Amino acid sequence: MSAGRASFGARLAQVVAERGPLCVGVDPHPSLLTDWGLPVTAGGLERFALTCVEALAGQVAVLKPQSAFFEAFGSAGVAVLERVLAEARPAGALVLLDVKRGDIGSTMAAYATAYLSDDSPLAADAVTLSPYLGFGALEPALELAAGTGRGVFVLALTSNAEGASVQRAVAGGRSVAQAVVDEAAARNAGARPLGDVGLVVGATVGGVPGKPASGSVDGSGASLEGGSGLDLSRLNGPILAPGLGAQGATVAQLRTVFGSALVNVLPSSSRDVLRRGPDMRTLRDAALTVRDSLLL
Ligand SMILES: O=c1ccn([C@@H]2O[C@H](COP(=O)(O)O)[C@@H](O)[C@H]2O)c(=O)[nH]1
Repeated sequence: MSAGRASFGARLAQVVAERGPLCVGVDPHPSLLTDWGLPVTAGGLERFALTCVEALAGQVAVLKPQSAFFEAFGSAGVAVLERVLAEARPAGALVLLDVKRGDIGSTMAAYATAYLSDDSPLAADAVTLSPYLGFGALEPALELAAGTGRGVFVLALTSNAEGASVQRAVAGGRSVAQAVVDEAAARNAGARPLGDVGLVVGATVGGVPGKPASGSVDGSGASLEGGSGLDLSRLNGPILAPGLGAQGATVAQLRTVFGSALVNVLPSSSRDVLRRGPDMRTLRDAALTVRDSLLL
């Protein structure tokens, strides 16, 4: 463990107890920059992202910058991402960098250094990882995260309908997604109050794979009926649940999808909150309204 930093599971449990479980995504879509009256340039990106940090990082439990929208501006965009990471930290939100990395172990070690080591300018409190080169290939990241009080969120059952053809495929009597759940659960066994190995399970994943979601505004086609079909009872770790709002999932559906695992779920929304900017108070109020609806 890094000097003075508690485990990610402990830090997350504390901030969720103080602020509720909402995660807000910082996804600077070019169309949102335009809607906010900003140029689609690195300067516009910076104004957008730092407004989000100022409005939200003192309020919500987790901020989730989506790396792709920063990378799209090249090195200038990555520099903005570094500022987001640095400026969100003192405001109290944990920062989950949505970057979905996964590679052979030797390369994974370099990704781990980039996002999970104390000295890196891109270090976040947690990152999203893809297990599709094998869960074991993620070992360097799992090890460094545990050693520095950071966390990971491994893709299990993603919010998009296309994910089901791979993730719900059955091998050895269980789905691929369930195998990811079981690997994460094994890593978290015995951790208190919560393990550091989280999962990504879309808020949209209930019911029959591929059935279109009636409320989806972006055509993601995710299905919203029924439970996730996963046994999450032994996970002992956090679950990031993207898909709230723009992808059609509602707060009411979270209980159906996650059942008793809901207690460890971080519902996540990006566009549905961000479209309320650029006014900082309106943006903050939008996030707080969603946050409060989760606590009812
Ligand atoms: O299964 C997944 C994993 C990640 N995401 C990411 O979350 C946000 C969702 O944005 P909205 O605007 O709320 O739809 C985005 O960054 C995705 O890349 C996901 O949607 N589903």
